[in-house]
Amino acid sequence: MIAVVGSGGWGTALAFHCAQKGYPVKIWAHESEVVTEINRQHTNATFLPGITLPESIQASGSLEEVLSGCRYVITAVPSQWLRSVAKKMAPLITRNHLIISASKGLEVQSLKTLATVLEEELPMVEPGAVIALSGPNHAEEVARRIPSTTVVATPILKFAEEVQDLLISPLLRVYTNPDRLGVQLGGALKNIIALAAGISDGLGFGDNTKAALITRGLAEMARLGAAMGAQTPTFSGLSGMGDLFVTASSKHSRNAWAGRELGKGRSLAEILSSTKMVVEGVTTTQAAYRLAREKQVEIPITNITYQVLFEGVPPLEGVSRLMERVRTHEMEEVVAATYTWQ
Ligand SMILES: NC(=O)C1=CN([C@@H]2O[C@H](COP(=O)(O)OP(=O)(O)OC[C@H]3O[C@@H](n4cnc5c(N)ncnc54)[C@H](O)[C@@H]3O)[C@@H](O)[C@H]2O)C=CC1
Ligand SMILES: O=C(CO)COP(=O)(O)O
Repeated sequence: MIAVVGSGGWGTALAFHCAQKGYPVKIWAHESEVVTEINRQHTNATFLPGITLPESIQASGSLEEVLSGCRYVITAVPSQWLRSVAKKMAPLITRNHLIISASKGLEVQSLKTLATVLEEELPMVEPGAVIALSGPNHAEEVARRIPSTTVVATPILKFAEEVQDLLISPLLRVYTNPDRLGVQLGGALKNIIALAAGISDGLGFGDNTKAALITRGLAEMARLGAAMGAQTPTFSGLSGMGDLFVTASSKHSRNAWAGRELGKGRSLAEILSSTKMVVEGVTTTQAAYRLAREKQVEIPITNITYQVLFEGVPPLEGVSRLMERVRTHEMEEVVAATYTWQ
């Protein structure tokens, strides 16, 4: 039995995937109308339109009902609500549970990663039993059974392999990675760069601009990640570059969409109130902006995105500020290895 906590697009797609693998699946929904729709119509039109779900998926608004009798709990609740939901899960969780954290973001108040939030609220689980799941995975495509890859991350190999075995299928190739922090930061920080890429598209700029944002964006994601203790190579992997590429370039991305709308001149408040879906990059921008100041790391694209989102800087002015920054070298490592010898 697998429990999925959160029935937005991603929780629903993961429930679909697990049910296709033949597991009994229960899913918790925040909205009672979503519970009724999944149980009666086998659809979730608000958060995953166009998909018919296997009838074996049972939805409930009761965490007691959903969590009883399962070893695996997949959490897919938006980042800023995760702690409050985890607090309600706590009395129902034991040392035997494995928690698979599928959300992407940072808790803006504490600046903590979501696996840390879960560990704090669910201290009864074994060390390493909160496993991050992250990768280039639009829910719409996983639920359409389009071949995809993802990463499960925990330093405890036996848990990583157990969850890899649980989720792997001919349509979802699952890799393991011990760098849980790096995998989570890739999944969180790429949303900021996807917002910036969307802004660029909304302003009518082209492929050159987007390639620049993706490449320099990855550099600053890795820089902040390294300062926080993540492994730099993780950012070149599926949960880093892979997810950044898919989010910045996909028609499915809510972050890229929100960026495009900003670039076209709509206000952030207007954009966010026009959707029930979560645009995680907005709060992640706030968190990353503060983290980088604390760690004294340069993250220019994130800083400008912050200014556009929260300080009223017009998107076009934001692009000028990026282009007119003080000139610099592309790669400090290469510079250290070469220019110093001349
Ligand atoms: N949609 C996708 O393709 C993917 C999403 N993710 C991540 O999964 C997480 C969940 O996102 P989605 O499933 O896309 O959600 P969504 O954007 O489809 O739906 C929003 C979700 O927020 C829930 N919600 C609203 N108010 C709430 C509250 N007060 N307490 C608890 N939940 C509340 C709604 O019930 C709904 O499930 C996010 O962190 C997202 O970044 C990760 C991979 C893929
Ligand atoms: O994380 C995702 C794809 O891997 C989903 O991105 P969006 O939240 O921008 O839709």
